[in-house]
Amino acid sequence: MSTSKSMGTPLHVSSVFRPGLFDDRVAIVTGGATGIGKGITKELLFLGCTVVIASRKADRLSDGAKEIRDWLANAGQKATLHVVQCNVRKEDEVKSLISTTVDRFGKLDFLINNGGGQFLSSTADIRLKGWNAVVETNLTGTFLLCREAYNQWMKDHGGAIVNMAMDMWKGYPYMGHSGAARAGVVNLTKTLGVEWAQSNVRVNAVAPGSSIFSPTAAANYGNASIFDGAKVNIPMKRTGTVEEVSSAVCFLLSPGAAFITGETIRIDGGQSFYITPNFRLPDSKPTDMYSWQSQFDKDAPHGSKSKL
Ligand SMILES: CCCCCCCCC/C=C/C(=O)SCCNC(=O)CCNC(=O)[C@H](O)C(C)(C)COP(=O)(O)OP(=O)(O)OC[C@H]1O[C@@H](n2cnc3c(N)ncnc32)[C@H](O)[C@@H]1OP(=O)(O)O
Ligand SMILES: NC(=O)C1=CN([C@@H]2O[C@H](COP(=O)(O)OP(=O)(O)OC[C@H]3O[C@@H](n4cnc5c(N)ncnc54)[C@H](OP(=O)(O)O)[C@@H]3O)[C@@H](O)[C@H]2O)C=CC1
Repeated sequence: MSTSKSMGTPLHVSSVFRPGLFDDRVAIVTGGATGIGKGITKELLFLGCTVVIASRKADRLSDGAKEIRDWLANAGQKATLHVVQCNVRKEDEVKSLISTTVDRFGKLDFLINNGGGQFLSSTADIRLKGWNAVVETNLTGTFLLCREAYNQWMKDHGGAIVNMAMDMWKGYPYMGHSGAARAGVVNLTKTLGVEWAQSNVRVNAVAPGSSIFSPTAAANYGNASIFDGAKVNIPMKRTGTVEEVSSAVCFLLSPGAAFITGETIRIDGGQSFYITPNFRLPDSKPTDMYSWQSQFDKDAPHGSKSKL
């Protein structure tokens, strides 16, 4: 479906899902004012959902909310979009985000733990403060939000949660902190999928490749072309779009995924099945090879080489 403004550039508004799919539903999207989270927020709103976006920076939230409302108005729809400032690393702020949402909208059907990130660094150079900042943002924040959404609402009413992982399946050079945290998220997703199934709460995750461009994501690395650099490692030979992440999230939230829980969907053009993301080792001599002979020669006292 597409609509156009009476004046100016036509705006294409679309979803592969049916209009009204999420009517009367209420969702929280962390990091919902930028990048992937903004894409998810737009699609949820377009499908009739009420959405609360939450992150640290008030200016980002208000700018993002204005853009999203204008975008939806151009599609002829009114957005029920609410903004809450919340740092997912702060337990009291997370508790308050969930209670505010339930108080204001009377329920909480969906939680999308999208907010997060990291900085690039060799693991040897990461200071404890930086390690803790990344693990608290991506793993502990996800835990806190899941726990509060469950205890305050979903335990008694059901719901669906989607967490955010990354392409850390083979380890992630220069992202050791985030790779470890996201691997934790994937494991937590499986555990919660099992523990909360009896409450009719489904918990799944998406794992985008190192490839989803947005101006905010690129700015974090000071290099707008950093995502283009990933193409060589992607069998589909292109970067991904925020819409490609959003449609997977909407599917996981939808009744069509009613029998799916604990799962992580990769959205990476095959990258994770190919080679290690965005990282080439420098040329170096081959490492020492092990054989019984070489080991014996190495361990033997000088002058007593074996003749096996
Ligand atoms: C190979 C090619 C692959 C190419 C890879 C290409 C992309 C791969 C795919 C992934 C893409 C994405 O995730 S895109 C999403 C990008 N968006 C984001 O990352 C946004 C959110 N990120 C952040 O806010 C930050 O990165 C994060 C560290 C998590 C939180 O920052 P805060 O300032 O709030 O944290 P604080 O509590 O103040 O602590 C900050 C400490 O972290 C450390 N720190 C922070 N930035 C640092 C930096 N640039 N370099 C070193 N250290 C840093 C320092 O120790 C800081 O302490 P001091 O020393 O005291 O200052
Ligand atoms: N782009 C990509 O290729 C990939 C992205 N991802 C992950 O997807 C998610 C979205 O990233 P993307 O949209 O690309 O990048 P962005 O930088 O645009 O989004 C990150 C969002 O997270 C929010 N955020 C960061 N820290 C916190 C916090 N402590 N509390 C609350 N909100 C926070 C930010 O808002 P604010 O600054 O206002 O707090 C921002 O809206 C992130 O978790 C990212 O790591 C994973 C794999 C690949």
